[in-house]
Amino acid sequence: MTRDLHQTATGVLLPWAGLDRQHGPWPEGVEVQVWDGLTPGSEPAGDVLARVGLWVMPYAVPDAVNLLPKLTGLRAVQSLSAGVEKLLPLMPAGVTLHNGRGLHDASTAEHALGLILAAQRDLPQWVADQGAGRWEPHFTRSLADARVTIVGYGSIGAALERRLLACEADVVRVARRARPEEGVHAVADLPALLPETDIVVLVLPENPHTVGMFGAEELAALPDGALVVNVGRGRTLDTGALLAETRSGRLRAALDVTDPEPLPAGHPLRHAPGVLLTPHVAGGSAAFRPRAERLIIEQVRRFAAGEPLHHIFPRD
Ligand SMILES: NC(=O)c1ccc[n+]([C@@H]2O[C@H](COP(=O)([O-])OP(=O)(O)OC[C@H]3O[C@@H](n4cnc5c(N)ncnc54)[C@H](O)[C@@H]3O)[C@@H](O)[C@H]2O)c1
Ligand SMILES: O=C(O)[C@H](O)COP(=O)(O)O
Repeated sequence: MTRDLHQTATGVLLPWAGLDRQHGPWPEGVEVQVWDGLTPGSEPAGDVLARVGLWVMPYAVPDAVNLLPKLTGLRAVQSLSAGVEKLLPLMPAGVTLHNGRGLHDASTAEHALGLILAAQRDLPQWVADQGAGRWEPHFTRSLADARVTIVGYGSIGAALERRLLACEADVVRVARRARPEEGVHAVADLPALLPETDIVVLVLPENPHTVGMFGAEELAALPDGALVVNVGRGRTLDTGALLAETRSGRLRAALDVTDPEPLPAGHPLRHAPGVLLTPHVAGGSAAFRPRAERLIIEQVRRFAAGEPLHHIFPRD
């Protein structure tokens, strides 16, 4: 049940100043305060914090959660991250959590496409050759006509699909539940789908059902030479099982997220053959800020009007 304070806490705490100058005045009756979460001692006074009903958390500032106990009138928290598995258990009773669904779609999909193209067209090899002064052309794999199975076909998966189709790939959609009218398969169909898959892209959230979901059995079902991409959460893919498959040279991988994260220096994944790594950067690009600002403006408007906020988490 959500807190019903009859709009007593009408304050809004935002991570950035100046949004009203760019996007027009705030709705009447809303008290807007700013806290970037970065400057020690810069938080508003206790009485001001107690009047905050909606908190838009600073992005990628993990310690910011320490403010929660001071927000005694809180009704809703807006995170600017899509993956909010660490925040969910910290929500006080009656406070709704809203995630940054959609904010990272273009950036993450673009990055996944970049990883796939790099792996299919041997870009790491060409860069190494350039450095070593080699000029040794060979034919590569392609994305065109490859079968790409997106596991966790949601907001980011759909954005990725649009990009893959432009590259003439053949896309297969997999989500938690089948939606036959939309051509979406259920996870239970994976055993039948994986042997026909050239590239599997994991875009799964981390939750009790998805941790370790893609393990030795799923990897073994992929054909020789298949590419495993992960841009969702590292713990959904079994690192040990993946290492066994890449060490043998049977599978390749391109990972933006890993388990553990960050990967310690000397971790075997760092130097595994056929593994391309990026340090959890898929969602972070110039595409993020303007989208986040538009979401904040809309959520504040809804909050002031007493309308439900977008992107409640979990969705069902
Ligand atoms: N690498 C990055 O920088 C980066 C950036 C943004 C998001 N992410 C991660 O990507 C995740 C997905 O984001 P989104 O906005 O597309 O989410 P979304 O909610 O729109 O889609 C998630 C999909 O996963 C599926 N799913 C959920 N539980 C499942 C289960 N048990 N089995 C099978 N499928 C299941 C859902 O059916 C849905 O299709 C986020 O939760 C976040 O962790 C990573
Ligand atoms: O989930 C996300 O939006 C991205 O992974 C970035 O969020 P994070 O900073 O929480 O990892």
